[in-house]
Amino acid sequence: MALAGGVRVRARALLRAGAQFRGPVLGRPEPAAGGGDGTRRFANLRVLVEPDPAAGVAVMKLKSPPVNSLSLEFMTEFLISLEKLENDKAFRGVVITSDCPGVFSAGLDLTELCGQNPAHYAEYWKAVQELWLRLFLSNMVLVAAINGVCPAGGCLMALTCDVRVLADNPKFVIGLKETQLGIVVPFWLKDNLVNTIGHRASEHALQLGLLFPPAEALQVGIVDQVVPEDQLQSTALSVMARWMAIPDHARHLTKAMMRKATADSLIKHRDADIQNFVNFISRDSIQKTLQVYLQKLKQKKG
Ligand SMILES: CC/C=C\C/C=C\C/C=C\CCC/C=C/C(=O)SCCNC(=O)CCNC(=O)[C@H](O)C(C)(C)COP(=O)(O)OP(=O)(O)OC[C@H]1O[C@@H](n2cnc3c(N)ncnc32)[C@H](O)[C@@H]1OP(=O)(O)O
Repeated sequence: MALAGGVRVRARALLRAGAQFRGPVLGRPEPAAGGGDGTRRFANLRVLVEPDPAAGVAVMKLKSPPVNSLSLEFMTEFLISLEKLENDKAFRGVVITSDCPGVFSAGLDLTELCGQNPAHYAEYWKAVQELWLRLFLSNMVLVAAINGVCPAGGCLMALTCDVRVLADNPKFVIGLKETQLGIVVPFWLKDNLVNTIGHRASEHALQLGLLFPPAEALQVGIVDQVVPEDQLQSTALSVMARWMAIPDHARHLTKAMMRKATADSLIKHRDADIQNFVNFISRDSIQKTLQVYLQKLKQKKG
């Protein structure tokens, strides 16, 4: 699946601003520091990719401090890195994890949603849809190694993966807390959750805006495994090895068959979904709520 129009334009703009990339120009992997070990580690500003071509696996580390919020730049860079791996036949699986201590992702970047114009909100929401679609429909095996708090849009990313492994730390909660913020999740994210934990559990989780700590997350099925923090990466890689043992063609056709209807319902109503979002987020009352919420987040430290 290729990048959608707006996201592609932004990706090109990012690529044109090549100086921003600390690593090599995308598409031209460089040897890892120290070199000569056959690995092809690459990075843009906000995503670090550690490839292991011999295993057919790459680890993508989200590193957009402080909280890996889903800014337009972050989503664009993430999708560029993902596409690069998808276009390289050496890679069949990706482990997604965080490089920001204690936070997998804080979800939507609230500064993108505050005090901007409708065209910006439309572009932003299109990028969120694109992120979800690209991950949800990826041919590769995706394993989320969740090493931090994972609310809302962070949970959106994790839910697209084939497997979720959560580090056992009571602070590392996961879920869709949107109703607690006075907002409603989009229908496609609701469908993704229903496919994962079932209808009844989703009703409770969504209406109450539940954030599940590890034991409850495992019990409800929003994660597949909970492991000690120091075993997260090794567990994710061994889960991956099990999935990699399945012939790719059969596995990804099966994945597509299982996910097609859910993805299609967004693809068919993409523009209406964007319009809905723009109308909602542009309301004065929502803008006020957002400003108060952001202010509270900032004051937390003081
Ligand atoms: C109120 C929302 C209203 C409207 C949204 C509108 C429409 C959306 C409709 C549907 C979408 C559904 C799908 C997804 C929804 C979302 O993702 S909404 C975002 C929900 N996320 C959150 O509510 C998380 C908020 N953050 C936190 O709870 C905490 O930051 C944390 C637990 C993730 C981490 O805690 P700490 O490590 O203690 O870090 P700090 O709280 O000190 O934060 C550091 C720094 O980062 C800023 N920040 C935190 N989260 C965000 C964010 N989501 N976007 C932008 N910026 C964020 C925070 O303000 C601090 O900034 P500074 O003070 O350092 O400047």
